[in-house]
Amino acid sequence: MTQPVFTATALTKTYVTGEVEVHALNNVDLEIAEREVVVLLGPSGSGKTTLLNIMGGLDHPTSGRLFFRDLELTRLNDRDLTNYRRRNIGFVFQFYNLVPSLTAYENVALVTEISDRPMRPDEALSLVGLEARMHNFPAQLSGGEQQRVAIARAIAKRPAVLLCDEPTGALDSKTGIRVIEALLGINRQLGTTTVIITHNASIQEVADRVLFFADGRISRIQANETRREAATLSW
Ligand SMILES: Nc1ncnc2c1ncn2[C@@H]1O[C@H](COP(=O)(O)OP(=O)(O)OP(=O)(O)O)[C@@H](O)[C@H]1O
Repeated sequence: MTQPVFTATALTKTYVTGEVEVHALNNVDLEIAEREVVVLLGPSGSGKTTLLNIMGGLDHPTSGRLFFRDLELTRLNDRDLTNYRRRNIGFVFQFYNLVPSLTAYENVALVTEISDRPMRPDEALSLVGLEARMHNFPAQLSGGEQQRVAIARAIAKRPAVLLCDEPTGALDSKTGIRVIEALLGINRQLGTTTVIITHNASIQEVADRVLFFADGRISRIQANETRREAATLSW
């Protein structure tokens, strides 16, 4: 078996506010394989975003260990964690955070200008099916198209991992499905390991594995024998 992309052991994050302790993550053990598509499902407050943020180097756990390949993230200082994140991680959030005064092409170019071996902005936009719209401004694009620009921006630096927090949360079913199709297409073509947080249980069928969260723990892991094509989903 190849080395996992992420290996977490007893990963714990505790928030203390006054006298109240919240165990956002409680002793989580987990491996995520190269090229895997993993969906995180679970009620609000169950720890999904906390795990995603720690994997993305945006936050530190309280205890436990986390490796990215053979790099131990839990030993890195903030500067090294920032370098790790810049080099290896693409983020997609619910809200697209595009710069309104820049075209789709220019929004993606912002990232490619500061990366080591980026793809061209038009290449990244064609991977999400938006080559014909690259000179449009965000306001001229639908919500789903704006999210696909955000995905193109996230993958243009060829990250090993794409971390997506509610990427379809603001979208209707049809445009949400196009966004999931774009994520799966990138996983197929570039081999990008992809982690998707969602509240939408229909999306679990496109994953290799589904991690169910409850109270800061992974309560169940479901391995899907086959990944369903995004185009056949509906919700
Ligand atoms: N900065 C913080 N300070 C205190 N508590 C926090 C902080 N961030 C998160 N929490 C708490 O940690 C727990 C886990 O939160 P997290 O955001 O990881 O859940 P989630 O599963 O992603 O929820 P959602 O689906 O609503 O985004 C929650 O109880 C939350 O209130």
